[in-house]
Amino acid sequence: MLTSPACCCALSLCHVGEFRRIRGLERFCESRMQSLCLARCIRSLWAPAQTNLLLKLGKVQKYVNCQLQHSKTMENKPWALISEIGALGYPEELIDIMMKRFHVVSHKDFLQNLQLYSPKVQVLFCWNTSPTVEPSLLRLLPSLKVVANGGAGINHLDVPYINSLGVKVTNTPGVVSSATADIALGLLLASARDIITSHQIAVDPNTTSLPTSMMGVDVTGSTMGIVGMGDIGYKIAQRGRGFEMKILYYNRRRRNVKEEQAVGARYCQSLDELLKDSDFVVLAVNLTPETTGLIGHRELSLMRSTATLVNISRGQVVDQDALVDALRSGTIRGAALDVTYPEPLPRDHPLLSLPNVVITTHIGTNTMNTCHRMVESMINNSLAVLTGQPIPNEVRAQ
Ligand SMILES: O=C(O)C(=O)CO
Repeated sequence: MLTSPACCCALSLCHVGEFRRIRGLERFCESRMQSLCLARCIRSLWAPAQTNLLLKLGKVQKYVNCQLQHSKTMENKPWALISEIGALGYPEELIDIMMKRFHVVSHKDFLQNLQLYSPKVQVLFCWNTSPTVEPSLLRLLPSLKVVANGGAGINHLDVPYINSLGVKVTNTPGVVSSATADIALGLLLASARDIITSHQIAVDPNTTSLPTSMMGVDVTGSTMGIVGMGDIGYKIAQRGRGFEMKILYYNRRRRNVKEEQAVGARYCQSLDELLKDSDFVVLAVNLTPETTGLIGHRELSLMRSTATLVNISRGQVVDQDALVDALRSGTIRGAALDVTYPEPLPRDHPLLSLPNVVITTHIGTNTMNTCHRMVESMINNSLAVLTGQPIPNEVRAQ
């Protein structure tokens, strides 16, 4: 909570107008998230051009009173730990949504104040980019009730182990499907039409004439084989329809006839059949022991030499060494990957320098709107666990 030294500091910082130093308030706040919120509020109050200091002080005081008042109601909020989400961090706007419903503590603050936070945290927010959900962290969370993952894939979580601690696991499948399906089509188009190479030539200062020899392959009217026909796979099929593509799919469970007809999809009895008949093979499966290494030397050799492999599921679904061989030898035309193993790839990995590969940085869910919905879903799942309500998206150990 905000303490009175923090209030005094806020007032004096406004007085001298050194807003940048507002971050010094961090040490007065229980968590960095709270100080960010305070800093933003003061930034909105502080207009250097207007120097009616008394008015500003009055506003700050009012804000502080309001915070203190608010802090009383905040006492009932549960505590949530936000795991590390990679070097790029998470937009403040999304953290703010969490802060409305939880006391939020960052992983770093948590580790620095273990005695304070350990007994309090009931919720752990994580993403597939979080490497920190390990037994060593879970052991520090005796009150933990739920690990709420952002995203559909939960292969980075040891669900049986987490469940064995009496802790639920949730994910956010529905809200991520459209954005992830969009990226599949984006990658497919980028590879088919050499969009990235063309961009590089366009911006290269040495370019003096436009290339005429660069030929892509047709998307319209081609055949797309979708491996994994869950929510995301189905949305990929819908998008393929827009490009007048023939849709094949292979899945553990066949979709009903109505669903198939709605996207004009034909079920393949075997993966081999799909691989042989597709111009674009799109991987949209969950990573499980059965799908690990699903696409290896043999499978790649079944694909057409004009075909492109698109992967938006998980890097481990593809044997990357086999993929490198297939791309080098011309066994397949190209690959477009939003996921690799590991992420990012080591800088000297051959996939990074092959001309027939397009790679993005696992951006399937990265739109502000999708991430908003993802965070809201994480919150709803967590609150359902804490209040004993039906849990919208619980993941159970298989
Ligand atoms: O939802 C997920 O788990 C994703 O990785 C989307 O890219």
